[in-house]
Amino acid sequence: MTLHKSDKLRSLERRRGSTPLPLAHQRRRQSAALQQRACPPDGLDPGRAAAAGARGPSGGGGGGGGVPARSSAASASAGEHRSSWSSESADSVLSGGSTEAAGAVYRVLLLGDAGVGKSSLACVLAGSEDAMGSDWEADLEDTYERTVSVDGNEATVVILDTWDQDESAWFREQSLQLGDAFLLVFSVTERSSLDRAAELGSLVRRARPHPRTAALILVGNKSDLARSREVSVEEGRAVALLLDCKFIETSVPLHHNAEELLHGAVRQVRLRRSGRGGSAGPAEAVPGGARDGDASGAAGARRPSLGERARRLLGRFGRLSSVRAKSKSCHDLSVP
Ligand SMILES: Nc1nc2c(ncn2[C@@H]2O[C@H](COP(=O)(O)OP(=O)(O)OP(=O)(O)O)[C@@H](O)[C@H]2O)c(=O)[nH]1
Repeated sequence: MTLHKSDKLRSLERRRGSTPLPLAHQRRRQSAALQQRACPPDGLDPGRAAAAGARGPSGGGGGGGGVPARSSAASASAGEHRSSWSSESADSVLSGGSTEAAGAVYRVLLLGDAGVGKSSLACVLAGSEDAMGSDWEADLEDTYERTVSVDGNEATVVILDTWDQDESAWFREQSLQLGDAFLLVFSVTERSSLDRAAELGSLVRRARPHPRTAALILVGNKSDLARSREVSVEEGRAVALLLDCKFIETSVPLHHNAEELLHGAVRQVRLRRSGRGGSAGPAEAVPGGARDGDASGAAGARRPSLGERARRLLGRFGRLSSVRAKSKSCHDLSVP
């Protein structure tokens, strides 16, 4: 059976390369692409349609992107669809040895509060030398593609800066199904943005309950602004610990850790596709339950945000070596 790929994926086939290539200027176009994938061709199982989309240009790799058919009624089963085809893909990856097919596609979605530097970071991750230069805003796009070599294997990374809190719930839900890796970006100069990143992390965990299907990396941006810093490295680590995810600090003007982040995201997705990463179950993934840290969560008494809990954790256990040792591994984006 011939699978109908979305316009966007067809576009990716034509436009592979190592320079940042704009794929979409308007969110509406993306929304249309998402819609198309949400309505697979007649007779095609939605999970398979998503898997087909996820295999992308090379037909290899899989395991990651693709959007299972989704409506409010379908959303309950979407997680099952996703984990079933994801593990299938992971098997096929394993059957080829420890490496994926050349050019496997990795969709990396940036999430975070307004103004934390998502667009600037996306631009740098896409390979721009001049993010924040005199004319950098004119070059900003919301989707980039870049081909990089990570540990000797080629990876096609699609960087999506499409998150918009004001978009419809449907669009946001689709976006959360789209990513293979999620960068939870906050600004180290704004404490509230850490809380927001933690909330978004919880949102991803709820949308993608099995940690094997989505890699999360907490990103403390603007690390160059030392004098305005409100969030310490330790606080970032503690939140990452609670979210069971990786943590890294970046600076756009200094290009600090940009390549490490991009390569780390690929490695984290590869670990999941090979069945070695994200081993924690859904309940483990967000300590205390998936609703923790979600401001829109349970009615009734307000639960402390993950940021607040991280600060308490630091206060109580900051000096304990086990916590320190665990939080140290948050920094290593090449291990599970
Ligand atoms: N000093 C410093 N400034 C940064 C850094 N990253 C981004 N900025 C600046 O922060 C401001 C906001 O950056 P954006 O990239 O527009 O942030 P955003 O998260 O995409 O914002 P929204 O589009 O509103 O969601 C801009 O003025 C950037 O120049 C950084 O690492 N260091």
